[in-house]
Amino acid sequence: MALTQMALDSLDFDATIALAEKVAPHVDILEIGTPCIKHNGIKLLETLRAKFPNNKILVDLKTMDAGEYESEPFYKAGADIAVVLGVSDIGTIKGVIKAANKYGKKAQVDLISVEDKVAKTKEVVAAGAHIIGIHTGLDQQAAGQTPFADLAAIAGLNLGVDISVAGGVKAATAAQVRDAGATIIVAGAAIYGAADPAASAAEITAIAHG
Ligand SMILES: O=C([C@H](O)CO)[C@H](O)[C@H](O)COP(=O)(O)O
Repeated sequence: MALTQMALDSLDFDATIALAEKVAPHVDILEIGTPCIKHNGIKLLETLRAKFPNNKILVDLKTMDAGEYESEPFYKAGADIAVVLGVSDIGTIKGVIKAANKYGKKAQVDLISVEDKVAKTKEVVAAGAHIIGIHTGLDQQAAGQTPFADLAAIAGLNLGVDISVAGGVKAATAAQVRDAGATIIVAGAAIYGAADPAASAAEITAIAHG
């Protein structure tokens, strides 16, 4: 059993709301992707929070510095999860964890471009990170990379922490990701690029929850 997260990666405010309206009933978590949150800002989070009280919301801030200062306003505005980069300083990561704990929310550490992902995972879990994000970014996907080997390495640590997996996951690979130990399955393009995003989201969630 894993939760599903849909990545909203459009830059357009109204198109993002319209897509969220279609998929929200069919996923557990709505993600405001990095380009989207940079383009639209906290107002988009406030709007989604008001419209979708039944979904958790993740803001993919990919914070690199000023962890507590940058993330706290988003937790305060209703984000359930904020993302900090694993390549950032441990002080930055601890700052996001501190802000999350202040609001009873969660901090996710994204391992994108981290060289030693096992060592980083142990370090940030010891620091109190709630979710480890195994993430093959869009540019890395374009170069042919996938998240599967990293998932096996991190799940094999058995640290009892949530593991989120993103990077081109689709219905055909969702069961593999779930069975390999992901507790959160992220899908962006597989849903927003589908002819029927609601049906695609429902299909992936049925597999994740299975
Ligand atoms: O986080 C993402 C990307 O790096 C842009 O910030 C995506 O939202 C994430 O990779 C999920 O999207 P897909 O890979 O298209 O499933």
